[in-house]
Amino acid sequence: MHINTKNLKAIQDLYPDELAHCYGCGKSNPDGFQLKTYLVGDETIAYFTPQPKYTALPGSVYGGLIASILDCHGTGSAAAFVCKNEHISLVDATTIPVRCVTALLKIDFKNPTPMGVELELKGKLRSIEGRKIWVDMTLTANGIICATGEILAIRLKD
Ligand SMILES: CCCCCCCC/C=C\CCCCCCCC(=O)SCCNC(=O)CCNC(=O)[C@H](O)C(C)(C)COP(=O)(O)OP(=O)(O)OC[C@H]1O[C@@H](n2cnc3c(N)ncnc32)[C@H](O)[C@@H]1OP(=O)(O)O
Repeated sequence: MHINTKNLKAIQDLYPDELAHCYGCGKSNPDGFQLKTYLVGDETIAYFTPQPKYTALPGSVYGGLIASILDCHGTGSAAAFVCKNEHISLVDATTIPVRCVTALLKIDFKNPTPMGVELELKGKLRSIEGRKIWVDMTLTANGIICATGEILAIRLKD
């Protein structure tokens, strides 16, 4: 079920302008995917509908695109989970004080991902160990898990 994100603030929209050009999720990159991750309770969620040009075999989504959106969902989730862990409220925030980049990304392609439907990405915190944040992810289409992902995001030092 698609949750209503209208009144929620996306993590990526809280990246400062000078760091908002990421191809996958930067709000200031008009040619990018502009993926948006929301923290909802203990998990993160994002929705994305790929354009047909990101086809692998006819009718299915290219795996590189799947990796791209899980990459950005993972780093956004990691930043959100660190804030939650440190009781940093994002409700009225205009920027997020935590920066995370990907050190490791693993994708398991479980089923072909159908083209033409909205994909649902979810993230759950596995652990925070110092600057290392592990997040487990799923990518679901039509109620079927098509890919799972795990990411190790590293919190950058100031
Ligand atoms: C890319 C630069 C961006 C700069 C500005 C970013 C601002 C962010 C703001 C807003 C985000 C918007 C952007 C969203 C991003 C979307 C996602 C991407 O596509 S990110 C691009 C792809 N990723 C990279 O290009 C990382 C390249 N790698 C690095 O820069 C470094 O290797 C880095 C920062 C990841 C770690 O370097 P260390 O010097 O800070 O820290 P060490 O000590 O090496 O690692 C920390 C701990 O992590 C473990 N570790 C590191 N890499 C590991 C790995 N591959 N597997 C397992 N463990 C690993 C290490 O063993 C260490 O563990 P122990 O503390 O000793 O327990």
